[in-house]
Amino acid sequence: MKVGFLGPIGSFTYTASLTAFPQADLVPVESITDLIKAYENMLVDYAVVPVENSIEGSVHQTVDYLFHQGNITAVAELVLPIKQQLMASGLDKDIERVYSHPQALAQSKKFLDENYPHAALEITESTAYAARYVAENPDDNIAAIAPSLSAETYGLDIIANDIQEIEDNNTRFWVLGTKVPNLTLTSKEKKVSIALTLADNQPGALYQALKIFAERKLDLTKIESRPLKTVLGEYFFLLDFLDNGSDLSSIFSDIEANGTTVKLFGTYEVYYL
Ligand SMILES: O=C(O)C(=O)C[C@]1(C(=O)O)C=C[C@@H](O)C=C1
Repeated sequence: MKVGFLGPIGSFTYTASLTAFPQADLVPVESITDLIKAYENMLVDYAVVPVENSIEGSVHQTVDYLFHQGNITAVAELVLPIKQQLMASGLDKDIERVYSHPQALAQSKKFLDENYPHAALEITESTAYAARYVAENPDDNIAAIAPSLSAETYGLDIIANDIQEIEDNNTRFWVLGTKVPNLTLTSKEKKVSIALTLADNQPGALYQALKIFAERKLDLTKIESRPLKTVLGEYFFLLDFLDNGSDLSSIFSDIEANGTTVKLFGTYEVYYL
């Protein structure tokens, strides 16, 4: 079985994938978009993609792609604790540039502002990619923000530990697939994720949709708006709720009765790693 992850080895997505699929053939892919495309093109059986971080919010590349392209379903959710480390080739570097994934740079912004206010921030497709790049250029005054596994993998020294803004930092990953995977992990809860697109300019449309969740006593765990990318001021809404066994098609037809469109991302067990 092939499981695609945001590579290279040492990224947070790698750890999430390895923990959930210890026996699988793990396939590194260079960007989140290419990873989802690899899944769509059936180059892998599952793809593990980051969807949301507790400090920085949704991973836009993932949620926007899943909303705008095709019908790709999440069949499991993995929640991984995230600890960011600052690393370089040697401990005595005068750091001029810091490389990482935008989510990791944002999670560590407070530390960087306080300790490296003049360092330029450089974006990479993943934290592990940043670590590998820093290791490949040992003479440059550069550092990476990445997991400790990346420091081990690429032979870098950790300059500062746990630099994320808030100690309790977690990222949700979705396992994209067609079949529910048989994981040897214990699930804590079951959730449903959907996107709503409201009828144009209809006063109370969002209220009408949300009312259905209140009436049916469905526990919403997330609501967020994202631009539809059509014109300024048009949005879709991402909603997650706990699956309490209610019939989803009857919930969705109630919502759609008011002209709102429902897109189902998936119904999935949530595993805390
Ligand atoms: O760059 C990585 O290591 C990833 O796995 C990506 C990613 C993300 O996209 O949010 C995953 C977890 C962390 O929040 C930071 C980066």
